[in-house]
Amino acid sequence: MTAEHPQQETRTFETEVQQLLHLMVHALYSHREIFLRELISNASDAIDKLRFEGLKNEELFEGQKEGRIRLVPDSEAGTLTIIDNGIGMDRDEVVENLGTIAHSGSRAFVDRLTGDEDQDVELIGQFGVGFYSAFMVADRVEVTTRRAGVDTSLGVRWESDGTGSYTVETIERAELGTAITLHLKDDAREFLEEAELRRVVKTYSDHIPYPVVLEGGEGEETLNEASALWARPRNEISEEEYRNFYAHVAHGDTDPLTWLHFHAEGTTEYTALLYLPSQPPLDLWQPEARHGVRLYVRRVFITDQARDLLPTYLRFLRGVVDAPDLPLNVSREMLQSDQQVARIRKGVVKRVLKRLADMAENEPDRYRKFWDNFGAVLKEGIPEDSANQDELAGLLRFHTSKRPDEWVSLADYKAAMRDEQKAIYYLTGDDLETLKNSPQLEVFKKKGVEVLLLTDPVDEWVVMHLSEYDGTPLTSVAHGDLDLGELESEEEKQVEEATEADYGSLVGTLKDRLGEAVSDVRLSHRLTDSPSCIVAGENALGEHMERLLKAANQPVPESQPILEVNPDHPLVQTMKEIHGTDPADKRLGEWGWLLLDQARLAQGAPLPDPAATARRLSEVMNDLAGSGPSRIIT
Ligand SMILES: Nc1ncnc2c1ncn2[C@@H]1O[C@H](COP(=O)(O)OP(=O)(O)OP(=O)(O)O)[C@@H](O)[C@H]1O
Repeated sequence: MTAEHPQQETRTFETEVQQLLHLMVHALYSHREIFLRELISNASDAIDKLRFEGLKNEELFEGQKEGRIRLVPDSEAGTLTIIDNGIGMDRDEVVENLGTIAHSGSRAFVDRLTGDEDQDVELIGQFGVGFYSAFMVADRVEVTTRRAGVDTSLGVRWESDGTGSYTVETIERAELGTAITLHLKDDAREFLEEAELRRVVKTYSDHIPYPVVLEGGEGEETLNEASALWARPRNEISEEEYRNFYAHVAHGDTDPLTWLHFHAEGTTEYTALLYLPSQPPLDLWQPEARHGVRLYVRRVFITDQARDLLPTYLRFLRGVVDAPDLPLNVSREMLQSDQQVARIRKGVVKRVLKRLADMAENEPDRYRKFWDNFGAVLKEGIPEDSANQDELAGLLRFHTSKRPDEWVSLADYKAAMRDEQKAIYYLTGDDLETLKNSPQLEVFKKKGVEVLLLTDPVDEWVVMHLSEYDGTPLTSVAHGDLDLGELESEEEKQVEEATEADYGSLVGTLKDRLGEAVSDVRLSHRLTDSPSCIVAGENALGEHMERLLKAANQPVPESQPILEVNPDHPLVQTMKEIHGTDPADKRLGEWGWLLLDQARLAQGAPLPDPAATARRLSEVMNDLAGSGPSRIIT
């Protein structure tokens, strides 16, 4: 006992834990039994950790090498105790783990809470929130624990009724590991019954690699299969067993979308059981997201932080890789540079991509579900993993101008291309609605050419790295001088040249008036209905990409857009007439600015000087109202 750690102290739960506990107490009856899955899962993880630490320091086992989880119901006391001989916790760990929400996953869970009890309770069922689920069935929970290897005088006792606070004290404890005693609520006494415990363990924890032993009236009984599921032959594993194992590795109740279970031999031997989730994990977009694939060496858990085992664009996978050839004492740091890990990664990536390709071809509905949830993550593979670019490109799906509600593959796009079309056209932006109505699409609509509409931020990086697909270049419709090649007839080209000459001096004047705000002004070949649009230079990043970089606090090179004006639009034609009469007419400059600003607005870009735009607009309206010098626009 130290001054820092008084013998017994009462502490309050972190606010988020209180929210969570409140929900637990009100959780739906049908979900309650998952508390046992969660506590057994924690016990199993604790034994995994001790086995790993014990590899380097045998003494930690304190003579009990076999992992074991015991269930002790006591009908008289109305308690159920779950006991493990795992790593245990010291006092600081107890406070950290059982008083706060330490994990990004659980924190993201709390962030998702809506305040609507029914919906929130659904979330618990889907995601599982660990230790605190004990309060679904217990009105008081006691934890006694001792970290393996520390003195028996440094055991810890924690207790709470799950309302606002808990007590923690240092105690003498002979056994290592953790015992969790649940004082069951009156309406949860079925969890004292052996038959019920047998059923729940069989349903949810059969695959746990350590025996779950019931200590009941008739002595001891092992309730589960207690073998590592992934190490068994595929044809001996039932679908239900696969699904239940998923609940263990993914900490949740939902079914997986599908799974792959395979054994690889050759230079590197390994077994992998990998699941594709049917729902995105809550922390999918958090940089510190928990890694979902656990690495084992000959069934000994090594780490769930082997970030080099899988590329980040497959971070949604859940499951296990068991690599018997890795040294058992491999340190987590060593994994980074290990050649075998690199080979396993390569093999796993190939298999997963192949599986996705098969799914896309043979089970399009399932693939669509996958893409809805994880497409934006998988796309990160294009910039990240050039070695697998072709396979990844085949898996991409996009909305398009002709099929905005569908997911279209690049192969489908190519199959629907017009004969004269020599490029895959795309447009990037913030959202589908803005893109669908973008002026840049006008000429493509007129000519019946489909354009990919890219709305995920990562798409900018995808098109930067994917310059072609199956021999056809990808071309932005908002960059450079649009060359429609054979999509344009000779006649159209001649008309364009004539117009070019006709409008040359107006364009020159506009360029002059807009000065530094634009890098160029030119006549547009992409517009049919709108008077103007902005485009980026051939090699410039583009307005959307610049905005994304700025939002991410990245340095952005200075670049000005090119303003394109539509010679077929009455407004531009009127401007040419005014210019013919008096090239110094003030209105030309003012309207030039408005053409530029409305082009920005049409693509969802911010206005650099909104007050100036507003002033120009009122002037134009004022003119229209008849109080000004002219009423040219009618
Ligand atoms: N039986 C146990 N032995 C040792 N440590 C435990 C035990 N049970 C829980 N813990 C510790 O408490 C932490 C919090 O447990 P909790 O079940 O709330 O979350 P988790 O298991 O880490 O995450 P999740 O349940 O979301 O997967 C665990 O990470 C672990 O460090």
